[in-house]
Amino acid sequence: MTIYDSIGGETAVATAVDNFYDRVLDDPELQPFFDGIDVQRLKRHQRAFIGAALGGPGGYQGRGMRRAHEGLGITTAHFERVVDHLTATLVGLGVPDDTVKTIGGTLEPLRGDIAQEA
Ligand code: HEM
Repeated sequence: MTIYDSIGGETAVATAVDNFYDRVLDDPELQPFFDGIDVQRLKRHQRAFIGAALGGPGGYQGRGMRRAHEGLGITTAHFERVVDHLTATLVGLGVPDDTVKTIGGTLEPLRGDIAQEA
């Protein structure tokens, strides 16, 4: 069984992405990055990306992580905050700790593509 199936498939991923953006947009350190961004569109991409990363069907057709984030001025501290919000979201939804750790491990290698060192 994939992680995607074990956490509850499409419905669980959609709920997680909604909760995750609520947290990110409530965080004063992160909110400015999303000024003027179409959050509905971003959620759609994020559902596809997270779904594919967890072994779900469909695949992700968006830009690569480096292309999508370059020039935004994201530091490793911002990256950590975003991953922390995602972790808190998954824990809050009752995803088991070892699964949360596995998901965190899947995202960690993206750090170098998403964050630019200050
Ligand atoms: C695990 C970390 C992250 C993942 C998996 C992720 C994933 C994504 C995805 C899939 C997109 C859509 C790409 C597209 O439209 O083709 C996106 C866009 C975006 N992300 Fe991230 N992201 C992460 C971290 C961050 C961080 C740390 C920030 C800022 C603090 C951020 C800010 C943004 C913004 C502003 C966009 C929209 C860019 C635009 O439409 O021009 N992301 N991200």
